[in-house]
Parts: sequence; C-alpha cells; structure tokens
Amino acid sequence: MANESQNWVLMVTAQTPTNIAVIKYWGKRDETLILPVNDSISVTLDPNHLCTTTTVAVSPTFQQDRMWLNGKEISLSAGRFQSCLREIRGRACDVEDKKKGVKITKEDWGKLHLHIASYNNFPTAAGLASSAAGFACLVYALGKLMNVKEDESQLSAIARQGSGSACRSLYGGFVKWIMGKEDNGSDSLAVQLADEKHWDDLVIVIAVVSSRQKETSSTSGMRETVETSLLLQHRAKDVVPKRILQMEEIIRNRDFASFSRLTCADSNQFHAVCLDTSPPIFYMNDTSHRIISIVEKWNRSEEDPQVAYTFDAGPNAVLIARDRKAAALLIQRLLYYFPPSSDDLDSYIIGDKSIAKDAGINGIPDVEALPPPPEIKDNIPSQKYKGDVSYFICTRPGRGPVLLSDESQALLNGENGLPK
Ligand SMILES: Nc1ncnc2c1ncn2[C@@H]1O[C@H](COP(=O)(O)OP(=O)(O)OP(=O)(O)O)[C@@H](O)[C@H]1O
Ligand SMILES: C[C@@](O)(CCOP(=O)(O)OP(=O)(O)O)CC(=O)O
Repeated sequence: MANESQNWVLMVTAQTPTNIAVIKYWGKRDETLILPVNDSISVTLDPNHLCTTTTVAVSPTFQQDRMWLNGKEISLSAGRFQSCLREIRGRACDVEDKKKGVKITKEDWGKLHLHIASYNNFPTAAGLASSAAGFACLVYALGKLMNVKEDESQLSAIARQGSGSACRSLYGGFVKWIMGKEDNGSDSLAVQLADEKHWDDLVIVIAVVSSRQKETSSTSGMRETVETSLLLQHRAKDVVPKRILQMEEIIRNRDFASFSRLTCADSNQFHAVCLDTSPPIFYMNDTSHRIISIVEKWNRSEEDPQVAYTFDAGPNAVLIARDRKAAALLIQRLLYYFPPSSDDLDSYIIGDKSIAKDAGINGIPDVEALPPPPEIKDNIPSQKYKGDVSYFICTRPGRGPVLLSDESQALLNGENGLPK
C-alpha cells in the first residue's frame, strides 16, 4: 500500500434488483456451495420499485469486517457471507485512486477490512426475495470496489454462494440459472436470456399478503423437501428440463398464453412439492388460494389467458399481466375482492401508480363503485375480503445492477466509513 496518509476511505455504492422465478429453484445437491437440483428461470423486477442499495468501503483504519442491514449491525460470521467475502477477495486486483493518493495492490486486499451497509426498500425475509437482491448487490459492489475483472456470469457464481436465487439478480430481463455439473460449482451460474426491453408489455402486480417473517425459511424448507419428497425427484429429473426448454422458447416468441400456463403450472408444482415434504410445508394461505381462483376464473372466461400467477416461499402473489390493459382489469378485480381496510389508497397501491389510474381508480369511491367482474355474474353474491391484502406493488420487468456514482446516495460516511 503506497499511500500518502492512512486516513483514507474508498467506497462504492450499487443498486441491485430482486427477481421472481417462473421456473422454480427448489432443492440443493450441495448445501455449502449452493448447487441446485435443477435449472431455473426468472424475471428481474424493476429496481425503481424493489431493490437493494449497498455501499462497501475499505480503509486501513477499519479493525474488522462489519455490516449494517437496514440500519442495524448484523454479524458476518454466517458461512454464506464468509463464502462471498472469501471468493471475491480471491479475485481482487490492483486499485489506484489518484485523487485520493491511494494505491492498493492485489495482495493488500487480504489484510484490509471492509464496512458494508445495505438497505432494502421493501420488507426483508418476507418472501419478497430480499436475500436475492441483497447478496447480488453485495457481490456486485465488492467486485467494483476491488476491481474484479470477472463478468456478471462469473460474479453470479459467487452471489449464488450467498443465496441461490441471488445469482439470477446479476442481470436484468429474463435470466436462467444453469445448474451445472461440476462438483466445485464453477459451471453453476446465471446467463441472461433476454434483456428487459425484449418483452416490455408485461406488467407485474405483487399482492403483499403478509409482510411478517415466514415460519419455514427457503433454506430449511428445501432441505426437508430433498430429504423426504419423491415428487421433487420426478420434478427435477423429468419435469423441469423440458419446462426450461419450453420457457426459453416462450420467452423468445413472447407467447403470453403459453407463458401464463407454464408459469402457473410450475408455481403450483413447487407448492405441491412443499406439500409432499414430510412434515408438509404450507407457504400459501387462504388469500393466496383466493387470488389463484380469481385469476383462473378470469383466464378461463377469456379466449387467451390475461394474467400469470406465481408464488415463492410465502403467501404473496406475483401476478404478471400480458399488457397494461390486462393489468388495469386485474387491478379492478383485485380491488373489488380485496378493498383496503383504511381510506389511505395511496399507500395501498404503491410502485407504478399509473396502472391504477388506467383502471379508473383515483380514490376510495372508485373502489366502492367497482362492479363484480363479469365472469362471476351467475354466482353472485360474491364475498369481499377487506384487509386480507396488506398492499399491492405495481411494477414491471427491470434492469440489472448499476453503480450509483453520486456520493450523496452512499449509505456510509465518506470520512469515517460508518453508517450515515
Ligand atoms: N440487503 C441485504 N444484504 C445482504 N444480505 C441480505 C440483505 N437482505 C437480506 N439479506 C439476507 O437474507 C436473509 C433473508 O432471506 P430469506 O430467504 O429468509 O428471505 P427473503 O429472501 O426475503 O425471502 P425469499 O427468499 O423466500 O423470497 C436475511 O436474514 C439476510 O441474511
Ligand atoms: C421459492 C424460491 O424463491 C426459492 C428461493 O430460495 P433461496 O434462494 O432464498 O434459498 P437459498 O439458496 O437457500 O438461500 C424459488 C426461486 O427463487 O427460484
């Protein structure tokens, strides 16, 4: 380290999206390296609405590696953090900041400590893939700070060791996680299938059914599934390989009808696999099931499906509409069945609020005036479920990680490397 003073702090801030799988990852063949039993495919969500921001800093004054998540200091001792830190340090290169008079050699990185601050703009550990955006952002930001030369795909194999689904957050658009064959995991990485502009008609509405922390984490849930479910073996060996090829073609052709059928079928099979686990795991609840029925009824009443649904390891519904028109009709249906429990419509529909405007929803009276959807006209009276959805997030497919160069967006103080 050839430096004029010992008081410098070098920092990088990055922003990374979350993703939602349309062909699910569930089950590991190696727990430590996080190697899956099948390929998976996801859509990256627009970071304007759901994202992680992470600042990483290095300074000779730091005494140990430290991390703050959403403002609270957390331990970095977990194997997942240690794997990511070790792997990225192993690839660090020389860094020079002429303005600050700082020179760090490849070898120095092993001796220097890091400070990391991260913030999720959505609930953590609530089934909204915070671990995916979080580990992808950590690895991406550290890669930039340490001048790592590897491309996004190689970085994805490091993020994978933090949380499997994180590897798919290194790219925007549609992303495939290739399970790989090697025992050391070197070929288990993400590749981009299409960028976010390829299919930009799609609109995504997330019904946040519960933002409480879930009972069974994905990690322990999938461990129990691997140990006990015969259905998982059939899924991984016979079902998913074919579905991956089908989904790749569907995405290439922007074939929404097939996309909807396959996405719903794969979500349902993932939850069937959870039920086939001993003891069974229930991630969806009555509200989730009600949302499935609403979408199924509507799709069946139309010539072509209008919406796809998919649920991760929690009760929240991720609904993908074929275009803005379908999204507006979807919002009308959702608000008809799940009106807000308070008068605060503004915090009930967040993200891209223009979708609600398209649906003619500008205030509570518009919600109250919504007629029952035509597909249920023979089955009236239909029940309403006020308060069963916490809020809706309107979003769309989005871009991959970016650097935030404006220092005012950094989460650490540039003078002392502590949280702002
Ligand atoms: N911004 C972040 N940076 C680093 N790690 C994070 C970040 N956010 C979350 N994590 C890690 O991920 C854990 C939460 O992961 P978990 O899988 O339980 O929930 P989730 O990712 O929100 O839900 P799911 O994976 O089921 O969609 C946190 O306890 C923390 O260890
Ligand atoms: C249901 C899923 O969201 C499971 C995600 O599991 P995680 O990636 O959170 O699990 P770990 O690898 O143990 O950290 C499906 C998916 O994202 O493909």
